Amino acid sequence: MSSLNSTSSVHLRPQLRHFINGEFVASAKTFRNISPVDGKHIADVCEADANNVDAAVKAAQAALHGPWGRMAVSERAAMLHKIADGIQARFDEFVAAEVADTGRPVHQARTLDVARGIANFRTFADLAKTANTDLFQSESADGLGALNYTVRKPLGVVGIISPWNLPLLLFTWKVAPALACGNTVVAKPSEESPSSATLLAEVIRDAGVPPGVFNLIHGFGGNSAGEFLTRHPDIDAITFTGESKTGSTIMKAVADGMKEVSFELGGKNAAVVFADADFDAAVAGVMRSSFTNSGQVCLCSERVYVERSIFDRFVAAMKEKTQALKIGYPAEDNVDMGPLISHGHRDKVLSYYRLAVEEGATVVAGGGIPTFNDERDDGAYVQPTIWTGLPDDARCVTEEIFGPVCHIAPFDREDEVIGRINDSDYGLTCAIWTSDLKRAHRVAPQIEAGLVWVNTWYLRDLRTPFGGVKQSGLGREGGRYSLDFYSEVTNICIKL
Ligand SMILES: NC(=O)c1ccc[n+]([C@@H]2O[C@H](COP(=O)([O-])OP(=O)(O)OC[C@H]3O[C@@H](n4cnc5c(N)ncnc54)[C@H](O)[C@@H]3O)[C@@H](O)[C@H]2O)c1
Ligand SMILES: O=C/C=C/C=C(\O)C(=O)O
Repeated sequence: MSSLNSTSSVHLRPQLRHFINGEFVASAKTFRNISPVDGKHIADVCEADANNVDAAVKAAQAALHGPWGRMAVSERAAMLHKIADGIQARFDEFVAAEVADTGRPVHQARTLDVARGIANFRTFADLAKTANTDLFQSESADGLGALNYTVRKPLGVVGIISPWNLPLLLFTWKVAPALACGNTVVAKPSEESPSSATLLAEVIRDAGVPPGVFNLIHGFGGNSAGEFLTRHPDIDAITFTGESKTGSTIMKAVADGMKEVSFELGGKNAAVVFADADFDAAVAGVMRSSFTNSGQVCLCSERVYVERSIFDRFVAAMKEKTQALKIGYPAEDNVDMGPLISHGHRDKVLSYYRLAVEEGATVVAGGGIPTFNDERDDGAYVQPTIWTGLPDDARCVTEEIFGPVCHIAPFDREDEVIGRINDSDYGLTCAIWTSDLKRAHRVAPQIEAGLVWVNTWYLRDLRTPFGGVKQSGLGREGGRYSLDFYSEVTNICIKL
């Protein structure tokens, strides 16, 4: 088979180990890492037990009181830039790691996943250097006044738990600011995507970050590495990205210890297309927001509302483009979509494909599994799918599916569609397509979501707040919001 068509052409490590106190550590229990492209076994991954997690937390605690804890911000920032340099220097290896675990198109791994891994470290290195604190000149009863100022300090040992859908991007979205603020970390990537985090541990070690500052543990959630981490008494905070129900479980796990949490959770995001929108731009935008990364992005729009006068035309245009999407190997030229992350996740998505028909959907495009007549038939591929005709309260219109699928519904009035968009347990993002500037500024603030895009989707400025409302998250990260979460502040009042 040509290297174009297989991930096996990339040299992959036979065993992925934990990284604890500056050393790679194996554990007796391992699990298999399976390629979603062809179902082949690509590596064995060590599964951390409670002792591994305890060793990692202890190493992180000790490192707080070593050279790292005494390091000036500028020195810490320089170290984060060295990590970014290290990822840059091994760019192709990181691309191969992401592609091996997820089967995503190589061009996406290059332009999004690994590029953002570098950007995350550089952004927070620079932000930490310019982080401001507060100073107030205060009045006092004796008229002599007082000064009130705040100092920022690290939270301490931060537990980081990340998902599989954008492995390096989301892992470093947490690791970078946590380190920039002087914390030490114990980080667990998803069991579905262990490779790039393991490579990052090598880069962090080689950048000269002191042992114990960054610790990596592999494993699952409940009754495995994830739960051992959230329940560890010496963890000072947990930052988590994943499903809303997992967030709720983690919240219970940390409640007794009153740990600080930052949650970036699920979504059932909407796109709304008004008749006055740039039609071609809206179609292209909704294609991106529906099918990027095989729909496995928390920001994807699984609900699409289109003004009635252009509804039939819009559906027809989406159908044509969806049926033209190229589904294939990661390294194929112009490939648009790869597989889902796993056979298990594919079973979940296919269960919704069946449910939609039971709920009365019209299947406009897709609805099944593509046939390749080669090894990819052993992978986790599904067809990109479009539905119409479901009621707003259908499970396929209210529950997060996290696959390459959207339901398109017509609407008649602005106030009507705002109400329908907000009638959701989630509130992560929304994309509004309109050429009417006043409408954009009128509608956007009424949307119950953390992020609203107008005439674009997933355009990111890393200084902005990122997070969701309702079941989509707790808190915000990004820019100074990350500095605020990953620091403690003490207010000091000096009597003049
Ligand atoms: N809001 C965001 O920014 C954002 C970004 C990406 C993904 N997501 C969401 O993540 C989900 C997909 O990712 P996933 O399937 O990996 O989510 P998941 O919740 O199944 O797992 C996420 C991580 O949590 C760990 N975990 C699971 N149960 C745990 C427990 N009881 N204790 C500690 N750790 C536990 C997993 O091992 C994994 O590392 C989707 O719902 C998606 O919307 C949200
Ligand atoms: O799947 C969810 C994507 C999250 C994206 C980010 O957190 C980001 O772009 O910083």
